[in-house]
Amino acid sequence: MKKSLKEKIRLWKSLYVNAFENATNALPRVRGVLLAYNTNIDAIKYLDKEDLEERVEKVGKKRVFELMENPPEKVTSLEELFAGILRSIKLGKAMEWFVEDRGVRNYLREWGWDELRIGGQAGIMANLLGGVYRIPTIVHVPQNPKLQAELFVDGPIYVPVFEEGEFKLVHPKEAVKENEEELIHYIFEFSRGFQVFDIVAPRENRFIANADDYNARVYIRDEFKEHFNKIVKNVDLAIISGLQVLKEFYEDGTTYKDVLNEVEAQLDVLNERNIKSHFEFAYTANKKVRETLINLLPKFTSVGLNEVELASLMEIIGDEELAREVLEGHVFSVIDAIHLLMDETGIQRIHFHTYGYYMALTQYRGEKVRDALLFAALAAAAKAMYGNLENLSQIRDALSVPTNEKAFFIEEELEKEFGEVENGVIDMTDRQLTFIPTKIVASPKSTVGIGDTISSSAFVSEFAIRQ
Ligand SMILES: Nc1ncnc2c1ncn2[C@@H]1O[C@H](COP(=O)(O)OP(=O)(O)O)[C@@H](O)[C@H]1O
Ligand SMILES: [Mg+2]
Repeated sequence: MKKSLKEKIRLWKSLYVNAFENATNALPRVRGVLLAYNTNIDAIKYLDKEDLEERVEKVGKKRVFELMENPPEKVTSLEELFAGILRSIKLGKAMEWFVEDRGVRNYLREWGWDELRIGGQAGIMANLLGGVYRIPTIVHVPQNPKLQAELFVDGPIYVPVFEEGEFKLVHPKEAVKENEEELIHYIFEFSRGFQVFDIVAPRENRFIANADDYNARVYIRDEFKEHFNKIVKNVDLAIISGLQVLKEFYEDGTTYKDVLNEVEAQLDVLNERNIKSHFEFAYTANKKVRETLINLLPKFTSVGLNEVELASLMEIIGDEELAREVLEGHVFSVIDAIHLLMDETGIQRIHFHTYGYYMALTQYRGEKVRDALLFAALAAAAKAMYGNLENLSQIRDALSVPTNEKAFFIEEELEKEFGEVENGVIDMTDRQLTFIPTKIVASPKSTVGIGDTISSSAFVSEFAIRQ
């Protein structure tokens, strides 16, 4: 019998409460998680109209406006830096350009920031898993300067150190390397309606000036190459991210394949040791790299992605039409796409997240898959609400954020198509499809790192919950 809206709200509310209990009780069972590879410094600046206009005038408004219309997509001069910022504002679009020029880097360093935060998917997840969930976490830091080390919160967060042949795990703050580089991503945030000259932002977003040579090439520290076996000895789980930046060729003659061979060797070590691994996708511009990443998925246990990323994979293993439908948000196309991705790769778990709902397709069954997704949705809502997560009670607070009612209609469509949907769980004989409506925060404090929060929370809690 069809449930009323009120009944649905009540049902999901109780499922959410239960999931929070189950997940938080289970998290202490995880012995350790490895996070690799990208960690950097995010320097956030909230743009100020007067300051920005003055700086643009100073470098030459005319040239900046010309470049704004003919975007160079990278920064080799101050004119290009400001062209990027203004273009992002004008389109209300998130953009990221690499800063090649030393002089511009110095200028950015002097211009400064309002806030520093740990950045990079591995870095962000370390502060969440180690700092908030209190799970022992080993994180890869391409460089470990003081400015970055201090952005890791206190807690069981470790980097491996090898001294005189001895292996130790210490907090990044205890392993600072004074001579290593500060890998800074300058994030210029603007709100909807932000005005500079005659340009008005149609929506809030950010422009990123990336001054980080290491993560751009997925630099892997020597310790991580030479002693990987020792490093992973105490972990049950691993989350890999940061491969999206790979390019086909580098100026020194190396290619993305050199990096991916190294990653593959590490995945082999993880698999030998039965360590479950998750790959967090991010939009990968280069099609060859994207294709090679798909070929690497069979070595992972799990993958996390959003609608843009899933569509970009369908351009390769599906077709243009399916890719377009996924982008347009057709739920049955999303389901077809994740089935296809599982057929092609054999991967055991696919976690799809989009605004308003998540779905997981798994080659195993259990309500823990749903509970993990629900816990992840609470973490995401808390992250949106507070910007920065410090403790579990903030995640508990997210229980009072309303559940997205629009997703109830999607759930009804699934019921029509598949028959029984048992509290979000659909038995597909050889696979389980799990669907949950998420919690949406109406005016988020920040949207940076929500995707990483979702995927890592779900992956880690699912494997922690026993059934
Ligand atoms: N206001 C919000 N409240 C709750 N969840 C949100 C909100 N805005 C975005 N999200 C979630 O964050 C996810 C962003 O993940 P993703 O697209 O992978 O971006 P990123 O990895 O850059 O954080 C969306 O799929 C959506 O589920
Ligand atoms: Mg993401």
